Amino acid sequence: MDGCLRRGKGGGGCRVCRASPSAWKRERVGERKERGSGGANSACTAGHGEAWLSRRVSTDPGGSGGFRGVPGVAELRDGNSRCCRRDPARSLEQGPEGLEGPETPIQVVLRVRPMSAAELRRGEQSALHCSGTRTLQVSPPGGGPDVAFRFGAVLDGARSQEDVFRACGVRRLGELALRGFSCTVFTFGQTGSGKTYTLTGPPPQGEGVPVPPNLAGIMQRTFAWLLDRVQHLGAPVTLRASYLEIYNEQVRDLLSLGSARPLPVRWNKTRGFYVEQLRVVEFGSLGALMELLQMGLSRRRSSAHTLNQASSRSHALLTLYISRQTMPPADPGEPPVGGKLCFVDLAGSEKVAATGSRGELMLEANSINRSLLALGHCISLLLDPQRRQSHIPFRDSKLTKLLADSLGGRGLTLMVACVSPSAQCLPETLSTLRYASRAQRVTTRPQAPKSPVAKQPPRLEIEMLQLQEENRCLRAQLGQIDPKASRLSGARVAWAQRNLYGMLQEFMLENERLRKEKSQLQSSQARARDEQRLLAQQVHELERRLLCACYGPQPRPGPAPPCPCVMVPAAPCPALPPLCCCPCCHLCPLCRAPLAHWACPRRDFHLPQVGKGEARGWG
Ligand SMILES: Nc1ncnc2c1ncn2[C@@H]1O[C@H](COP(=O)(O)OP(=O)(O)OP(=O)(O)O)[C@@H](O)[C@H]1O
Repeated sequence: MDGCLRRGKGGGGCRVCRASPSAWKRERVGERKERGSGGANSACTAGHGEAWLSRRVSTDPGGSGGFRGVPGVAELRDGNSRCCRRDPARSLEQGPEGLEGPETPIQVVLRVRPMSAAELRRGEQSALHCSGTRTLQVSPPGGGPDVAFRFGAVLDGARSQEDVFRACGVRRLGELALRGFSCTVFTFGQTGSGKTYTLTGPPPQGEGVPVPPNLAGIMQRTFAWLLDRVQHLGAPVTLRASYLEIYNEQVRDLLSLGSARPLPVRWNKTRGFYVEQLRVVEFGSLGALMELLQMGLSRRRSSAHTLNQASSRSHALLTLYISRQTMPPADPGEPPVGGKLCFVDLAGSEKVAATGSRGELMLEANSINRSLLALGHCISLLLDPQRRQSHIPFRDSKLTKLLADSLGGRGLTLMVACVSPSAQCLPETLSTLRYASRAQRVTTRPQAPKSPVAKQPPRLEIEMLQLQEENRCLRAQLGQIDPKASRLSGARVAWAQRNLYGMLQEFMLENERLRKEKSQLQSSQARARDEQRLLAQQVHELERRLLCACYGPQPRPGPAPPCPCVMVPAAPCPALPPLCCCPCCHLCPLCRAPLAHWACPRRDFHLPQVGKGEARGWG
């Protein structure tokens, strides 16, 4: 149960989650029953933000509230806020189609690194005390009241990398990514506070020297878990990765084959913000993915300054794209489920005076601070329900553009805030803690991509199947005529398979074109047949007239010449024009045999007469 001090004035609901006072009351009664003690502060049950406490008051008696699993440090409970009425992970059990995108807060884990050797040498004191597993107490060095902050988990300097990995619940995020969700893990904090250490372990001790397994960070541990999980899924999964950095407000590809040049960030309706021409590499093994990580880490900009010998000078984003074919596929043409798992190592905020940065280092620091300010501004605005509906200035920096979906969109986000325990760093530490407190009140609406097939009305589905079948036949016919055309359409199909909507559109266009072509062919064929028929009639008529003119009725002296009516091939009766009614037209001009057997429309009627009459003497 969290202590929320964000009650609206005049006894209204919680300003963040709008829980009513009666809801608080009910919860507090439940809380008291559960804990067997008087609750601390008025609680809205949502865990909203820091609590300012007197030295005597602690809000977290047991320290086991939101965790389970590891003794002392347990895994982050999914959807531990009342803002999230439906746990997305639970909803996922029903399949991604059932999701409506419940409001889910950004999860925040706080990690306090141990005192560094330099801090200890300088005799600096710690100003931070972990109270239980979710509360951090800050004791200002000059006295004054303690300040307490509550987060999803608080991990002190004694916690191992494995403890951090478990407490962050990254495996859960991995599961969600496998089911099509877009998940982000990002580290945040002052320079030298341990962000890179938390994500990727300590810097390598030399070229090609791997990080010892016990010091491997969240990223390596997630990679190992994911590759193992994928092997046991029993469904085909395609894994790809991209790795970029934002250095001095320019996006650079850390996996580019040549030298990294600035890449543009674009926006479209379906993808939101994305980096154009970013190299996305397919990988099939843990080794291959680790190589990609090492490649990116070695190319990322870092420099030494007073507070950190290997300070990252850029924000780095490594994204894993997971395409999983559901088994069995609901539809033969069903596209794979596409989830994302993104790791963001933000550059640390720094006071130039404290780090002693000059020249290029100072320019870098200014750029880093500006983008972090833009990020903080967006987070603050996202907390305001009215502003949230209207305009959030994500376009203010490349960082906010690329984190837009993780912060205010359809993704699930985990923030690991890192701080130094030293009292010398207290102003920056307090700023990080407030920043993180605000962030955990930001909510997103996680949503897995829905299969386009399932969303279509059945009539359209049937139509699409019919079109597919028709198209297949037409393409086969066309392929027989023009092999070039069939190759072309093969390439088109490869493109279309990536997207069902695209495919449908493609099919319809091609179908329309083929149908037009077919009907054009049919009508020109019909025209040719008509012409042919007309010509045949004319020829026949001319022949008949010619015969009449040449061989008018004559007496038969001697043996008769071969009769033309025998030599002229008989045309099919219905094709001939009606005979004229003059008597010569009914008889062969030479032998006077009736012409009905080859020219009369009522041929059958006349045939018996032909057989019986003069026709006998033709030969
Ligand atoms: N939990 C830890 N245990 C031991 N050493 C740590 C821990 N966290 C950080 N360090 C050490 O502290 C130093 C600074 O850490 P790191 O480089 O990760 O800080 P950072 O926040 O990423 O800084 P920057 O923003 O400047 O890149 C490193 O030498 C690192 O090995």
